[in-house]
Amino acid sequence: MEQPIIQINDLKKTYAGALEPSLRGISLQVKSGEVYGLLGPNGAGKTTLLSILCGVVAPSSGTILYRNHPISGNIRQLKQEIGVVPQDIALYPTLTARENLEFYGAMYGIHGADLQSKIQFWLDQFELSHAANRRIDKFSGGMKRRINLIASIMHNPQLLFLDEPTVGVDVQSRTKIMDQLVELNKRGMTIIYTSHHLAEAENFCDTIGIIDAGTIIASGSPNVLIEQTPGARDLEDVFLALTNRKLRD
Ligand SMILES: Nc1ncnc2c1ncn2[C@@H]1O[C@H](COP(=O)(O)OP(=O)(O)OP(=O)(O)O)[C@@H](O)[C@H]1O
Repeated sequence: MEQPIIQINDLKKTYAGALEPSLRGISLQVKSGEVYGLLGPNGAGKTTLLSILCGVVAPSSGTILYRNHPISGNIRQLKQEIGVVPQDIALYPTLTARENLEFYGAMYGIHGADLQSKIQFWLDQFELSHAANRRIDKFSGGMKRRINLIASIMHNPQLLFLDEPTVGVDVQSRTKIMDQLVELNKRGMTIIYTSHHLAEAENFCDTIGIIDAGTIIASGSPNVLIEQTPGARDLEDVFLALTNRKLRD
């Protein structure tokens, strides 16, 4: 791990018409090659922060540096260098898996034989080749999540944003997704991800940022966070100690 790939300073966001800010001054940095996990209760601001970082939502104030440069100048190049796996499945239900992947590949400028070989490679990796020509609306939740992920990595991004990539999937699909993400990270892809699955995050992440009510309240490696929290045996204990047990609805 080396230079920061992304640095955020005092990022604030209040949505139009909202009474309360969703982000209240977030500062953090993610190093190149790292897996950074953003954890927090419902409504903490995780999706808002990811959406700002990948250019979908504008911040109210604050700065974001991508490889030490402001992101505003080179949005087109940045879009080629990042991949985004949204929380909601972003696939065309009436198209087949292959047609969806052809669409996303073309969006990233991949065409022809190169595109077909990439699609085949990733379908094999995610054990979905048998379903390539089936419509997405006939897929299980776990299959949809795997295709959703492939759609975002075919262009080999350097930085991958994942918003709850394993929500609602069975253990088999979860394991396949996490194994592939570990492989991608080993090959150099930086990953920023959110999850409510704390055991998964504890295993997967180099660094964790715990966010609550729009503020980062703790950050560090899972082991350091556990050691620093009196009585904590795992990340879930840390999380509950820091964010308390009050329901957020
Ligand atoms: N488009 C929007 N307009 C107004 N308020 C919003 C919008 N999106 C999110 N919010 C509010 O911003 C706050 C943070 O929401 P956000 O979705 O970022 O949280 P989260 O940590 O991702 O939650 P979850 O774990 O439930 O996905 C919440 O109070 C939410 O209601």
